[in-house]
Amino acid sequence: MAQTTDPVADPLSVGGTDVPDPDSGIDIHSTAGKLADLKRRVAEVAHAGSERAVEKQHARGKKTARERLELLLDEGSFVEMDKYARHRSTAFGQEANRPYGDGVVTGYGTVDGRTVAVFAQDFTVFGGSLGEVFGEKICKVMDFAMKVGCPVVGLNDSGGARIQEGVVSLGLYGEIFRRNVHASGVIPQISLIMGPCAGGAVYSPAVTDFTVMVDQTSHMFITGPEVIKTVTGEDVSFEDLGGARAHNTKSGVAHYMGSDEQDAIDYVKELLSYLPSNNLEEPPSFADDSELPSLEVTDEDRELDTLIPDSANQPYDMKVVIEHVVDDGEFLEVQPLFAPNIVVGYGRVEGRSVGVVANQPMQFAGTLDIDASEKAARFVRTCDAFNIPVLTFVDVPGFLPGTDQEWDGIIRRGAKLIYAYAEATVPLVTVITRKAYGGAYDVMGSKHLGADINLAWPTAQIAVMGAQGAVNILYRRQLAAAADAGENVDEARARFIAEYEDTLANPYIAAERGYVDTVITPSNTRMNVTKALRALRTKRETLPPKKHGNIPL
Ligand SMILES: CC(=O)SCCNC(=O)CCNC(=O)[C@H](O)C(C)(C)COP(=O)(O)OP(=O)(O)OC[C@H]1O[C@@H](n2cnc3c(N)ncnc32)[C@H](O)[C@@H]1OP(=O)(O)O
Repeated sequence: MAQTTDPVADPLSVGGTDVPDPDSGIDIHSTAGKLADLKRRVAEVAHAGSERAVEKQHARGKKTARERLELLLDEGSFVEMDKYARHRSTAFGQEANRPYGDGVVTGYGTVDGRTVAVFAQDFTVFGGSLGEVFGEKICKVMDFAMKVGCPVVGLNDSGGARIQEGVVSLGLYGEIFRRNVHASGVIPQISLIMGPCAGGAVYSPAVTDFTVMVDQTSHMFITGPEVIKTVTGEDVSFEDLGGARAHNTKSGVAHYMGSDEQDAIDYVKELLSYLPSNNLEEPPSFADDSELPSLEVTDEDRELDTLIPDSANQPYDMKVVIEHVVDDGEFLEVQPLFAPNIVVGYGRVEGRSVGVVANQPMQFAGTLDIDASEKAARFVRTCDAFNIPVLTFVDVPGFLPGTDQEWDGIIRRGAKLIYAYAEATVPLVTVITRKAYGGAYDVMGSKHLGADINLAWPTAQIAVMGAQGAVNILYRRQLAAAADAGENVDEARARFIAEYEDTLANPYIAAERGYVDTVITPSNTRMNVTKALRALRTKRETLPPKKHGNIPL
């Protein structure tokens, strides 16, 4: 029988050799030899990156592509595709270095038993740079995911377009972008950024549904610090420019900042648990009929009855409301660090996924600005694409005033949220807890935009504006006259405010017209939301046929 040697013994032996070393004792003309040769190649695949590159990767607190896939996928579930693929480039002496896999590990496996397609860029091979074969492998696994209808998770860690392969690399990026766009709304696409992701490479993650970055070790930018320094004179570090914190707090490009790679991967796994495998499926249901949530009002529910402060200007934490409604108070927030004046994320009601959108009175009094509108609009559209009902909690005093907002386009960018709600055909349930003023009332999942069940708490104030502003406009002349007559203006204003609040700042005028279906005590919220979502499970609604809408961008 032919003897085998350890092909991995030499750490510098990268390059996917075609024939076994004559000293290996492998005779490929025999069956045993062919099997041994395969084993040799398998080992070469697993160690495509040099030991030095792997050490460098670890020294930076980064894992290798394969180590990351081990963390992501169920144990033993990974099936690799194209592990023997190698580049065909001969430029710059590349023919001498043709490692198996070409710097990206692709295939499929399972997460919590459900199929997921994956690609993991391997920084230890050509700096994870994308050449022709590398790109072809990603395209192939994306096509596979589209055929079987499973999510794609891309682990990005790359020096970008492989410089030696020139325009061919750029062509492959384009092929990936096109697939990202075609897959959008069909299968969930999630990007993990676990190293550099620069230049055109950023646009694949940008099109995907969720981008998760790792604190300190991941970077995204179109042009790097050096180019910026040359062109604009600005001095900025990699981290400040395109680190996880920058994209989670400032740009809104990222949806979560993992404290480390494990945390980032755990977030992605949790995210997947709320999403269906594709747009023709329902999200996984964890409904356990023996343990359906109690529809009796509990002591915990009753805590909501004292949540709203007497003063309309005093904030409270809307997350408390969310946690009182979703199963076990479990809420997976999306983009928690960006535009915190609106809260979005996933929870479950009776074991079934629900997307939550909620104004947050603790931040900018819960006003809607450009960032909040776009954050919520994208989230609502993601839910709608993937058959996830949207549960909206409203406490919004209006849009944020300011020249910045106006000139940055709050008109067209705020309109996205209207668009998202109005085109959504998934079940829409809205609860107004306090303020629902002006245009923002319409925007936040109102009946008029197509919400199915609209509930209001008795503390709701559904009106064109708050009492203070309204009185200043409506009673301007009376207040001026009172001042001229030397009367106490504050007293007069207080009287007018009380009158306005008693007449208009309540939920009953809206309820009279059916704009809200009913007014409930806060402690009944979980029960009412649960019943609404039960009834809406069979909701059927279609929009007029069209090529596609023209959402303001
Ligand atoms: C469409 C687009 O993607 S445009 C963007 C094109 N890409 C770029 O401009 C980035 C070029 N690369 C870089 O600037 C750096 O490699 C960084 C910042 C990404 C990483 O830097 P470091 O962590 O110091 O890694 P380092 O530069 O040593 O790269 C590791 C290896 O990958 C190689 N590599 C990195 N990027 C590329 C690339 N784009 N093409 C080919 N090889 C690359 C390096 O030559 C190096 O090879 P070696 O180990 O044989 O010396």
